[in-house]
Amino acid sequence: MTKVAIVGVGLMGGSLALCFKNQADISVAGFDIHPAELDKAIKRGVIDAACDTLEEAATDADFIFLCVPVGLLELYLDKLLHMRLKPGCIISDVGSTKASITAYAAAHTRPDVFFIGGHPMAGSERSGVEVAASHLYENAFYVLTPDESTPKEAYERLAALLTHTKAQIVRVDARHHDEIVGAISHLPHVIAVALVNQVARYNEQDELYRLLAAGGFRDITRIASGHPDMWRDILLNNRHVLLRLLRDWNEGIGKFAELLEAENGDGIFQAFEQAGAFRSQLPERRKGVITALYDVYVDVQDHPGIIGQIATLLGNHRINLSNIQIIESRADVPGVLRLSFRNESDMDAAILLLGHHGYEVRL
Ligand SMILES: NC(=O)C1=CN([C@@H]2O[C@H](COP(=O)(O)OP(=O)(O)OC[C@H]3O[C@@H](n4cnc5c(N)ncnc54)[C@H](O)[C@@H]3O)[C@@H](O)[C@H]2O)C=CC1
Ligand SMILES: O=C(O)C(=O)Cc1ccc(O)cc1
Repeated sequence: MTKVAIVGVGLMGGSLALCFKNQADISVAGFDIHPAELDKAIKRGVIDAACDTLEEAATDADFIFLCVPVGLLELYLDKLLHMRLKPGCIISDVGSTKASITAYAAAHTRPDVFFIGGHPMAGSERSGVEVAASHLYENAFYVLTPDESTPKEAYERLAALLTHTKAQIVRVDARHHDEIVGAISHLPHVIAVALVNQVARYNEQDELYRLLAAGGFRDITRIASGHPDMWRDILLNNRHVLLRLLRDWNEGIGKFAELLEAENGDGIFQAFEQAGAFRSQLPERRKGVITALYDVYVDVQDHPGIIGQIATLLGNHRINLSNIQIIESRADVPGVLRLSFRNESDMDAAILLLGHHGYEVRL
């Protein structure tokens, strides 16, 4: 029996646990500072055993996953390295930054235990074990950051266990990871927060800002709703990379202001053309570090009860809806419903089902 310990049974830890728990030869023990989270995890069948102490979860584990906020990773790694652990035990983590924890582990080695950093590049702005899902990592990239001292055997053992997540394992140098993820995840979160707060300031004088910011503005700023504790830790941890990225950002925005001041239409045109060309080369796979929205639009005549009908139809076919919203509904305009799903397979199943029932569904 392979024993897995999950430290921090929230969204990420709970989702990992769900990937392992249904395997007959794996048992999953959880430890969390909040007993209520462990209770929920047991009730939802996310873990096999809830442990009162870190020792109880970790001592006989073959694999230990640290799934706590980034600011606590070193503390927990340190505790583990001073504990009796099973010889050959592999410790990994799911933190969003990799350079500091990997360097810390390299400086505090122990011959019988191996640390290999990890970052499953999939998630959500939501947190907690109640939103954990076994499919969270499916088709996502899962970065591992071994270094030259990591035995090949240990890396392969961890990669083999992680096949249960159905993610695509990618090996990346830890510092290189932080540079890239800084640009494609951390910087966008900072920009989204700054943008929302800017609009919120205007809205203090004029409520129309909030009203008209429905739809697309809401979508492109979804990530501004990330958990403040988690993001404080990530941004502080990767601050050197982010400060450099923000200097580049300021330069780029400054150039845009210059184009506007000079009424340089060609320059603005070129900026859009350049961005469009690069964007069209981005991979179309839907699971990247920022979760894609799986939204479809359904044209409906404006009549009461339509939301209930569609929700019931999907529910009866066990298709999970994450949100349903009327976008436009007036006597003279046909209604448009936006249906949001948490994954591609639910979205595809809904398109088929609704099409079959005569609804016009658009992506
Ligand atoms: N949320 C996301 O989309 C992603 C998060 N990550 C990383 O995963 C880690 C966990 O994030 P989530 O699962 O989203 O957060 P979460 O808030 O859902 O889960 C964190 C869990 O850690 C527990 N915890 C907090 N302090 C603790 C302590 N002192 N000792 C033991 N347990 C403690 C909490 O009770 C909670 O159950 C973070 O390091 C984050 O950077 C990585 C990829 C995606
Ligand atoms: O909500 C989203 O789309 C995210 O960006 C979630 C997320 C948060 C942290 C990560 O390290 C990876 C993914």
